[in-house]
Amino acid sequence: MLRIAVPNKGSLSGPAGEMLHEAGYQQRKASKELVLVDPENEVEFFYLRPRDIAIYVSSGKLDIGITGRDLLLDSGANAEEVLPLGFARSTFRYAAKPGTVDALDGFAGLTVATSYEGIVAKHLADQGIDASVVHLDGAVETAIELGVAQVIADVVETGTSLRNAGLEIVGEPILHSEAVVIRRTGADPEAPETAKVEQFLRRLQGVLVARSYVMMDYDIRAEHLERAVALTPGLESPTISPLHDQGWVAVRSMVRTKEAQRIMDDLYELGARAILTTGIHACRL
Ligand SMILES: Nc1ncnc2c1ncn2[C@@H]1O[C@H](COP(=O)(O)OP(=O)(O)OP(=O)(O)O)[C@@H](O)[C@H]1O
Ligand SMILES: O=P(O)(O)OC[C@H]1O[C@H](OP(=O)(O)OP(=O)(O)O)[C@H](O)[C@@H]1O
Ligand SMILES: [Mg+2]
Repeated sequence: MLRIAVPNKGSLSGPAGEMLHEAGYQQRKASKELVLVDPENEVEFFYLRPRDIAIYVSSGKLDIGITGRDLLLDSGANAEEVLPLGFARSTFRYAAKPGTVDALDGFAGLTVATSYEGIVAKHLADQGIDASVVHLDGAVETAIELGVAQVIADVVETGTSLRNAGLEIVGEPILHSEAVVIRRTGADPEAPETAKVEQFLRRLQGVLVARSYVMMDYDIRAEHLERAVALTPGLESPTISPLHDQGWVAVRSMVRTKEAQRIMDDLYELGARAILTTGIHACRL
C-alpha cells in the first residue's frame, strides 16, 4: 500500500484534497480524520501538519507527500520535489515599514521575524548579511508594530496582509512557491513502491492536464488544413478524419483552455466551421 502525506490544515489542505478526489482517490469526510485507507486504489492517506510532511517523507516512513515548496526548503529535510501542482502559489519576501530599510544591505544589525527560519537564515548568510532571525509561528506582519523585529520575511500572495499592516516589500522575492509532491531524496528506483508512486504521479499529471486543456473539434476545407493545424498542433499531433462532404475534413486537437477562445476566432477567420470545445475530465498522456 502506498503511504501518502496530505496537508490537514491551512491553504494547502482544501485544494490538495480536491485534486486527489479528481484523481479518483477517496478523501476524508471530516477534518478530524487523521488517516484514511483507500483499499481499491491501494493507498493510505495520512493527514499531517503541512510543516511536518517533509520530515515524515524524508524519514522513509511515508512514500510521498504534498506540501509547499517553501515548507520543503525551510525544513532542510532529505526530500525532493517530484511534481509541481500549480496551487497555493505565493512568493516569499522581505518587508519593512516604509522609510526604514529599502534594501537588503540595510538589514545588518537588524532583526528579521519569520515562520521560515531555515530559508531566511540561509538567504541572509548567502547574501553575507549579518542580521538576527526571530522565529514566530504566524501573523508575523504584526511583529514590527510590536517592536519584536524591524524586518519580516513571509509568504505574500495578494499583498493584502502587508498593506493592512502598513508594510512594503523590500528587495526581490526570496523564492516562488506552490504546492508540490515530494519524495525522499535518493529513493531506490528499484524499490517495490516505485511503480505505485509513478502511477500516483501520472494520475495527478492527468488532473493538471484536464484542468488546463480542452478538446477542440472543427471542420475545415482541406486546402486550409495546414494553416488550421498550425493553430491547433495538439500535444502530439491532431486527429484528421474525412467528412462525407468532399473537400472537407474534421480536426480534433487538445488546446490550452486560456487560449481556446482566441484560437476559435482565428479558426473561424480561416474558414473553419462547427468549432466546438469540450472539457476533459481525466487523461493519461
Ligand atoms: N495566502 C496564501 N496564498 C497562497 N499560499 C499560501 C498562503 N498562505 C500560505 N500559503 C502556503 O501554504 C503553505 C503553508 O501552509 P500552513 O498551513 O503552514 O500555513 P497557512 O496556509 O498560512 O495556514 P495557517 O492559517 O494554519 O497558518 C506554504 O506553502 C505557503 O506558501
Ligand atoms: O498576500 P496575502 O494574500 O495577504 O497572503 C499572505 C498571508 O497569508 C498567510 O497568512 P495566514 O492568513 O495563513 O496567517 P498566518 O500568518 O498566521 O499564517 C501568510 O502567512 C501571509 O500572512
Ligand atoms: Mg499561515
